[in-house]
Amino acid sequence: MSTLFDKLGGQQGIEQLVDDFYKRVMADSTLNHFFAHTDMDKQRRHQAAFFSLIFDGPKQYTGRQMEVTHTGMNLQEPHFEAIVKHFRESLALGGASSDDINAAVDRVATLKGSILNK
Ligand code: HEM
Repeated sequence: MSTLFDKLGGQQGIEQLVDDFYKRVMADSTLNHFFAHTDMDKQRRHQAAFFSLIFDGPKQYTGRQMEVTHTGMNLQEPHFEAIVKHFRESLALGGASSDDINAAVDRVATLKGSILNK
């Protein structure tokens, strides 16, 4: 059985997904200010490794835990919804099926409690 990581195009697919996703995030004025002091090359690397982890690809993530890295940002539901919208659009652009999009969004949604109100 192929993993969600494989279905989304493996390492290359995930890297393209992350590139497109952060283009959308950085064009969104409700979100981009959070990243004003973030090294975006490192962010893209860490996000690609994190997606690989949560989509059952290689376990290569060396960044911080979700609770820790989002502490002090006071992220709220609308921020999370905006992220999910961009994520869905990037997945669709990459040609993912609606089943795979929903499966990927479900995995991300399990992290909500670890990310919001920290
Ligand atoms: C709710 C909206 C979100 C906002 C505004 C947000 C914002 C940020 C920011 C600004 C950073 C960089 C922190 C720094 O520069 O040190 C970061 C790190 C990170 N975020 Fe988020 N985030 C959100 C949701 C998410 C979600 C849903 C995920 C997972 C799918 C996620 C995964 C990560 C990862 C993997 C890192 C890197 C941690 C590290 O480098 O150690 N974030 N986030």
